[in-house]
Amino acid sequence: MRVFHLSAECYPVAKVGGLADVVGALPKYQVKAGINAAVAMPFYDRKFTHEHEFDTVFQGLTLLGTRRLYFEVLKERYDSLGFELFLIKIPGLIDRTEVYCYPDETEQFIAYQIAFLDWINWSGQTPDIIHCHDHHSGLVPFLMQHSNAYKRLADIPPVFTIHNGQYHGAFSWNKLDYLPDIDLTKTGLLDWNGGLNPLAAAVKCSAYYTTVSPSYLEELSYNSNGLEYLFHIERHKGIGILNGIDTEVWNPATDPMIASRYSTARITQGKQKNKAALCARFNLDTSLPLVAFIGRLVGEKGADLLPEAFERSLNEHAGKVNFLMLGAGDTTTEEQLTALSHKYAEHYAAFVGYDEALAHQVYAGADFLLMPSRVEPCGLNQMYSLRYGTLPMVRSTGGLKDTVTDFGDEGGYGIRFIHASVDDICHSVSRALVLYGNTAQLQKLRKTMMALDFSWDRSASEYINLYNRIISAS
Ligand SMILES: Nc1ncnc2c1ncn2[C@@H]1O[C@H](COP(=O)(O)OP(=O)(O)O[C@H]2O[C@H](CO)[C@@H](O)[C@H](O)[C@H]2O)[C@@H](O)[C@H]1O
Repeated sequence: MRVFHLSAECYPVAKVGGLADVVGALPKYQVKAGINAAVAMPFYDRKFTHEHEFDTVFQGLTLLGTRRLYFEVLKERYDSLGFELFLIKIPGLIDRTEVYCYPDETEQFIAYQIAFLDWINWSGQTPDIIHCHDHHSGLVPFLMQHSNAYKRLADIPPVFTIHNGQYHGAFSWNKLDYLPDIDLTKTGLLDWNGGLNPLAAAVKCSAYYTTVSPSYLEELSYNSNGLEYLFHIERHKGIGILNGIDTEVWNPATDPMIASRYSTARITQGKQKNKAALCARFNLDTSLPLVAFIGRLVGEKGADLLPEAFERSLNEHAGKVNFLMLGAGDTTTEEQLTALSHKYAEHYAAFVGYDEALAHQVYAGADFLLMPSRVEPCGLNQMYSLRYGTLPMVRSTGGLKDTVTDFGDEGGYGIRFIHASVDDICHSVSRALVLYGNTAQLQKLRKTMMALDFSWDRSASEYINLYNRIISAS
């Protein structure tokens, strides 16, 4: 079975967040399961592209409205990621360093999708499934079915996975002419709330859509940034498949990015050594419990709650707790979190920016990982933290609810709280500190956490079952 994954991100080629982790791992596990899975993503001018060799497998000319675009499809020569990787390069439009946030982002992602379809169409390929991830490839199902330019591809079933329903990629109808030769009687499929909405279009045009956890599937009907009614009426097409984690990349026993490697057998010494290295770097006292946060500093992650919650906890438990923050995003939150590090230098540190290796070191060295998310479609951080024996403190929502149980409940291993609020965060910090004082219980919980299995094997086969179901129905 030939499957193409379309995504704006893929680890380690280009990563902004969890989308990259999933698209870097799922195809690899699918290949291991006997599926001929490949990734086709935009080209970025990044370390990965400089350090790897590529062959040009296709060159074409296409149109974006009246603008003529030359494009190339590059294939990574040695399939070093464990699957075939194709990069769509459009000089002057898709060949830049950043993944998001350019003023012509709409043009970039539409051109990426058109160039991909042109390539598949003109090169005579007929994949069995085209698996689109988030709105950046959300127009592909519509274009395959309702553009005269891609009639040959009309029977290829699309699968659409929602990693984040808050972002839709919506744009104005005056850009409709970017879409090549479409059936104008079908434009209702593109519409939502007066705009052209790629996320909505993908949901409408796919036989099935998936969400990255079962709980998030339910939540979209009441929290999806304006698409609630759509998800309500299309609920019967939705399937929740919990993400896995790449247990080769995220393995404390082999992780080359951490100070000391460890398995369950030497968890106490292993974590202690990693904590010592981390605390030394940030001038924190190793003997105190270390609560960390890693993530994008946005409202979805509850990041705006952190400055007050950290400050209140630092005062409430003066000299008894350390906090470490790794993240970037909203500038006000960044400034507030940086200001705290001057005021509470002995017990709090912030690294504003993105640092993959440091993230690994924090999962390994912290005692607790805080995730006060308002919205969390799945969340990978809590699964990484469990794998590294670091107790997750999570708001009970979306995938966090599906993966973390409270240690106060029978067989539980994390800390859960109900509200994305400063009060609930501070209360769970207090609970964490009491638990930290009970060394035997913490040790037991760490062993339980590290023994949990969140690997991709199970989820990858759920996707394959879905592909088979779609193919046999089509
Ligand atoms: N400053 C920083 N430095 C280094 N590493 C950093 C970092 N900030 C974040 N990261 C890393 O980025 C990833 C974040 O993944 P998440 O799944 O938690 O969130 P994200 O919201 O990006 O993904 C969306 O898609 C994924 C995948 O489906 C869903 O799990 C999730 O709920 C959804 O919001 C982790 O690998 C984390 O370590």
